[in-house]
Amino acid sequence: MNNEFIESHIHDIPDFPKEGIIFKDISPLLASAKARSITTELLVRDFRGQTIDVVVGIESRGFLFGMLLADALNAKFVMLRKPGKLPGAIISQEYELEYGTDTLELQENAISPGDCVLIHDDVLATGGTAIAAAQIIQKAGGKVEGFNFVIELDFINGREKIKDYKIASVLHY
Ligand SMILES: O=P(O)(O)OC[C@H]1O[C@H](OP(=O)(O)OP(=O)(O)O)[C@H](O)[C@@H]1O
Ligand SMILES: Nc1ncnc2[nH]cnc12
Repeated sequence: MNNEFIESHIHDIPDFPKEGIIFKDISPLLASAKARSITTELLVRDFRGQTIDVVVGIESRGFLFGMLLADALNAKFVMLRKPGKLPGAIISQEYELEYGTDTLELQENAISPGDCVLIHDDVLATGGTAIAAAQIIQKAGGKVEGFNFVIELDFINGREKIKDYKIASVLHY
């Protein structure tokens, strides 16, 4: 019931940003207060009761529910950003995307050694972004407690890359 409601707020956009990619557009989900609130509750559900010191959100769509999750779990929120956006000393990690390559960066002092970290993003596709995120958090001394996603593209099997971690996705395609 809830899943159908959320699903109706995600639109398929064919051939974006490249031919052959069916882009899952979460804009309608963001626009609806009710859909945001249900989605946040479903994301929180699997990690409630676990120690989560920090929610890490991946630029840019991982920031959106990432902040709501951090609020709901009473945790710190930290950004993983694309290159050149964060000031000061940074740690970086290159990765491959479903449609290209990119780099993630983290501020050196953003994670304290031993912090229990939940990594959040809107979509799990190839898993390249997710595994890079885990690597960068570990470089900083954080303990990755798991991942959650609004959408998991099962047919790409990105979860294989992060199979050693707890993974919770609201919707599967
Ligand atoms: O599992 P993967 O194959 O690595 O793909 C998933 C990533 O791709 C998208 O980000 P994108 O780089 O398009 O950035 P955006 O959030 O700024 O649109 C999505 O938001 C995830 O971060
Ligand atoms: N098909 C897709 N839709 C939305 N975001 C994505 N990120 C990677 N693949 C994606």
